[in-house]
Amino acid sequence: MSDMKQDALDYHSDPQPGKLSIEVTTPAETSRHLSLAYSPGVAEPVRAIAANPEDAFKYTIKGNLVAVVSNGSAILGLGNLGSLASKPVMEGKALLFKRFANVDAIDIEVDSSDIQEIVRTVELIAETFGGINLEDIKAPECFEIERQLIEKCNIPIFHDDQHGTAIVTVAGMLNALDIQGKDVAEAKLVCLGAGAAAISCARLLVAAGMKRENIVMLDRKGVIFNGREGVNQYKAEFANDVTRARTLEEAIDGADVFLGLSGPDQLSAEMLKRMADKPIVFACSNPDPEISPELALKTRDDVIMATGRSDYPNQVNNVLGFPFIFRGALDVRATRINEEMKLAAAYAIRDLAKEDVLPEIIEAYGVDDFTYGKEYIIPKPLDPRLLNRVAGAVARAAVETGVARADLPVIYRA
Ligand SMILES: NC(=O)C1=CN([C@@H]2O[C@H](COP(=O)(O)OP(=O)(O)OC[C@H]3O[C@@H](n4cnc5c(N)ncnc54)[C@H](OP(=O)(O)O)[C@@H]3O)[C@@H](O)[C@H]2O)C=CC1
Ligand SMILES: CC(=O)C(=O)O
Ligand SMILES: [Mg+2]
Repeated sequence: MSDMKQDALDYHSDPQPGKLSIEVTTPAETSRHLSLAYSPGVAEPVRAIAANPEDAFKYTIKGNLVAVVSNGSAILGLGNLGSLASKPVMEGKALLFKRFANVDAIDIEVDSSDIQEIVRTVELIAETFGGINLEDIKAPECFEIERQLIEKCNIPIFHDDQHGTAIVTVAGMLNALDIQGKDVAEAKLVCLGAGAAAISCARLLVAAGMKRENIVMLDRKGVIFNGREGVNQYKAEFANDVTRARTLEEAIDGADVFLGLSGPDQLSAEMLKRMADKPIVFACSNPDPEISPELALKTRDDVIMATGRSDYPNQVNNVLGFPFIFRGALDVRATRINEEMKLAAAYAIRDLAKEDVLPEIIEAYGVDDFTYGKEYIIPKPLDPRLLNRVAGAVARAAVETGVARADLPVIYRA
């Protein structure tokens, strides 16, 4: 087994199985403490919450607690491997929530592929949490699950593979276009994949200025156009009837941008050679991208190359989004995460990449420098400024759009 494979298994089994534990935050050492924490004292917050449900934010962990919910139907780019197999990823998301934004998160694996069963399960437990992060639930079911839950729940319901990915992709894409000297309104994009991540990324790119007719989207059957077999209502949103291309080989000709949200090794060197001058390749499939950075950079020296991985430059991954987005939403007790909050997050991430990088980040990555440019289009997840910038932008947008139930915390006031 390679070092990485064995190291990854060791990491998940030592010093104890998994990556999470639960800690007690109040003293529980004396009889007095126990009387307060449990019977009889616990009756007081119970009565308060029964009289005023908002008090759950004051007397319980609810306001800082997120459920990471999956059925394992689209685990990274590994496919439908079932709910139990998704647990390491969901624990990982919880780790990232805590590490980057001090959000307490717990994974919940739901062993079902039935939309109504999943909706009902989440609906019934939603009040426990301040927010629900849906994760690795495949398209098209994910769209209906999220839609119904948003309608039924009064806390943020956020499918990370859709919106977290879209927010971070827009941030990185705007910078990559800027660096390559391309206009978002003119750029021609080929998107491989037409699932949760791809459709949401395309939607937010359009909201950020890309022209819908400049997007060619493909699934396993090729280019999506009206009248083609197997085009569901979500794919139909990006049906392109202008292009005559039917395959990736044809669609990639002259494209400015390749966005991969599909599976490993789909973009060949030959295809990359046929893209426009100064192309942009976001090969975001995890863990194995649509083209390796080694091959892409060997093939073209004018390419901006990004992946979803931590071990290459330009990590376009929703880790840069969801911890901070939920932090901002929780801090104002938002009832939902709306389009304004998503774009505010994307622009905050985009803008931070243009600032000088902190010396501790340069040191943490063992490099001489990071400067806004082809190898640094987006901030590093370890950048401590992301927390205030992104959470603040989200919280302010929530207040401005009327979905906040609490005042803007002082730390986020400009
Ligand atoms: N970097 C990041 O932050 C993120 C990356 N991703 C990555 O995006 C990918 C998709 O995830 P997600 O959207 O959640 O999954 P979904 O299951 O919702 O969608 C998968 C999509 O990819 C398409 N697809 C798969 N293989 C191919 C192929 N060989 N050629 C063309 N299309 C293909 C499927 O086509 P069809 O519809 O025909 O089945 C489907 O449209 C994964 O690799 C995942 O790791 C996802 C979220 C975040
Ligand atoms: C990063 C992520 O959420 C995914 O690949 O599914
Ligand atoms: Mg995911």
